[in-house]
Amino acid sequence: MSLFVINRYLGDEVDSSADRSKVLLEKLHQQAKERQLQLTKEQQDVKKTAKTKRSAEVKTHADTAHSDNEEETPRKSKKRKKRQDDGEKVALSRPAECEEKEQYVDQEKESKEWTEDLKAENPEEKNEDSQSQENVVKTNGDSVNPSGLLLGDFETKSLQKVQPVLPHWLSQPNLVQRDIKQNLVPIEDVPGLHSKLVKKLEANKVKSFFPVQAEVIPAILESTCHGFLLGRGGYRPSDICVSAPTGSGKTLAFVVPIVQCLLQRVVCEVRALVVLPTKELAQQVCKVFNTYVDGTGLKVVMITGQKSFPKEQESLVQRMAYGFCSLADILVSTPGRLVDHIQQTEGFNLRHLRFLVIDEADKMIDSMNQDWLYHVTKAVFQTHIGTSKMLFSRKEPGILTAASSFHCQTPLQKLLFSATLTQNPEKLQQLGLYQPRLFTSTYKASGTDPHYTSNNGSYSLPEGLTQYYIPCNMNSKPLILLHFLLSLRFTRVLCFTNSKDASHRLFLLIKGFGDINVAEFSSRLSPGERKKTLKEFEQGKLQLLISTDATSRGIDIDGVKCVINYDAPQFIRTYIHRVGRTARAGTAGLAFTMLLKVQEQRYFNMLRDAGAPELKKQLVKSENLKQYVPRYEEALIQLQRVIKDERAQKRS
Ligand SMILES: Nc1ncnc2c1ncn2[C@@H]1O[C@H](COP(=O)(O)OP(=O)(O)OP(=O)(O)O)[C@@H](O)[C@H]1O
Repeated sequence: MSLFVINRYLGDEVDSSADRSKVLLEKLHQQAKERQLQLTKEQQDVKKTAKTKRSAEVKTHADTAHSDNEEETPRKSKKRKKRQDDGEKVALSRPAECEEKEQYVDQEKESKEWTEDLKAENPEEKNEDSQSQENVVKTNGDSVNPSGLLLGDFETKSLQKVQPVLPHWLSQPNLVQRDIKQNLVPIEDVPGLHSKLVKKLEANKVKSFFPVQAEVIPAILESTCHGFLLGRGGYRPSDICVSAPTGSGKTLAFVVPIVQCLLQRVVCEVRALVVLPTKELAQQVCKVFNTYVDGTGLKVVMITGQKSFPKEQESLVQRMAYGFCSLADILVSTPGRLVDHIQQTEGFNLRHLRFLVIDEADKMIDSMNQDWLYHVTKAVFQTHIGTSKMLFSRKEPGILTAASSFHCQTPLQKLLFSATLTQNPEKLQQLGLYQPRLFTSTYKASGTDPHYTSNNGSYSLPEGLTQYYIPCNMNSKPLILLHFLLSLRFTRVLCFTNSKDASHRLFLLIKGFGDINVAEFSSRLSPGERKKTLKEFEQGKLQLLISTDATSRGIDIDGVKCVINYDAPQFIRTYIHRVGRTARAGTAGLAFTMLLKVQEQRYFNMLRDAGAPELKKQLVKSENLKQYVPRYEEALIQLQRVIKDERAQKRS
C-alpha cells in the first residue's frame, strides 16, 4: 500500500489519459496491420507450395481444379467469405482448445461443400474432384488421415423407400367378377345347397347366382359342413370380408348360407346377428330373411327402435316356468338398440351366437366408438352360472396355441360386407378378425409384381352405370333439375342434397313450381312417414324423391333409373353409395353430378384417386332453361313465405 502519491512527468504527448489511450490504440492498429500482412504472406506461400505439389503429381487434375476455382461465381465466393468471417467471429469468442477442433471441422465442411459445388458444375469430373478435396485438406496443414479418408466423412447413399406391406389376406384376395351379366352361375353349379333352399330361390325368380354369391356362399357353407356347432374338423373358421359393388347381391350372399346352416337347429336361440347402420336397411334385410325362412320354422326378429322397447322385449324372449326362452333364431338390429337390449332385457342372451354379420362394414367401423362390438363380444362369451364346465361352454379365444385349440366350443364367425370396405389394416384390426379371407372386386395387378396387390383406397362401381357431370352455377341448379324432369321427362329420379334443410327447401321449391310428383326423405320425417315415402317411390307414384344421405346406403329400390347429385358429395364413399342406388343387379343406370366451377378439379381428383372412370360432361344450354324462369321466380317467392310460416310455427 502506498502512503504517498508521487506525481511524475511523463512527457508532453502523454500528459493526459485521453492522449494515452489514443497512442495505445494506434499501436494496436499498427500491430494488427503487421499481423494481417504476415498472414497474407503465409497463405500465399502455402498456396504456392500446394500448386507446385499438385502440378508435380497430376498435372491435368490440378489444371481442372484451378480453372473450376476461378470460374466460381461471385455469389459463391461471397458466401464463402461470409462463412470465413463468421468463423472468425466465432473463433474470437471461443476458448483456444475448441478452436483447433472447429477449424478442422470447418475445413472439412467447407472442402466438402466446395467439392459438391464443383460436382454440381462438372459432374463428369467427380473422381478428380475427390482428389482435389484431399489436396485442399493436406495443404491447409491440419491432421490428415493416412488412409486417405477424412475422419467423420461418409458416403451419402440414397435411402430405399419403404413400401407399405399389406397382410397376405389383403394383398392376395379372392377375386370377384364385377360384370354380373357375363358371370352368372346357375344355382345347380354351386355345391352344397340344400334342396329346400334351391326351391325357395327358384320361387323367388333367382335362377343363377351373381359372381359374389357364387364365391361367398360356398365359402360360408364350407365352414359349417360339420354342423354349425363346431367349425370344420373342430377348427375355428376364418372370418370373411366381402367388398363388391353396390347392387351386386351381397345380401343373398349371407342370407342363403345362414338359413341353410340353421335349418338343422333344434332349440331356438339367437344364432345369427346382423348389425346395420339404419332402420330402413334393417327392414330391408329382415324382409329378405323372412322370404327365405318361410316354412322352415326359423324365426327372424328385428330390433331397431321402430317399436316400443317393451314390445321389442316381448318379441325377443318369453318367460317360462323354468326360465326364459329365446323367440329369435336370427336377429337384425341397429347397434344402439342392440346394446340397450343386451343391457336391459332380462333373459336375452347371445351365448349361442354363431354368425355375426356386419353389413355396411366400413360405416359400422366408423361407429365403433359406440362400443357396440365390445358389448356383443362380452355377451357372446359371458359364462352363465352352471354352464362353465359344460361341454361346448364358451370362453373368449385368446392367442392360438395347441392348448387353446384343444378346447372345443361353438365358434363365432364374423362376416363383413360393404361396397366400400376399407383395406386399412389398422381400421380392420378393431374388429378382431380371425384368419380372415377377403373376397373383392377391387384389385389391380402391379406393374412388375407377378402377384396381385390390392388397390388400397380404390372402389369399384357397377358395370351398367354411366356417370356424367353438369357444369352449373348456384342459380341454374334448380332450373337444370326442372329441365331434366319436365323437358327430358326423367322418371323415378333420386336426387341427393347434403343436408335435411337443403332437401326440404328444394322439395318446397319443386312442389311450388307444380307439375311434378315430388317427395322428400330425411330425418325430418317420422319412421312411419319414411316407410310410406319409400313405398310410394318404389311403386312409381313419385317422379322425384329428394333425399339426404339417409337413402344413400344399401337401400334397394327397384327401377331407379337416374341419380342426381344436386349437391356434390364430399367423400368418395358417399359418391359410390349414392350413385349405386341405380344400375343395380346388372341393369343400366345414369348418374349426374351438378358441379360448380370451383368444385370441378377437386372432384375429378377425388374420383381419379379412387380409380373411378372419368365423368362425361353433360352441358345444359341456357336457352333450354329460360322457359322455366318466370314460374321459378314465383315459386321462390312462395318458398320464402312457406319457410317464414314454418319458422313462426316452430317458435310458437
Ligand atoms: N341371384 C340373383 N338373381 C336375381 N336378382 C338378384 C340376385 N341376387 C340379388 N338380386 C337382386 O339384386 C338387387 C341388389 O341386391 P342387394 O341389395 O343384395 O345388393 P348389395 O350388393 O347388397 O347392394 P348395396 O351395396 O347397395 O347394399 C336386389 O334387388 C336383389 O333382389
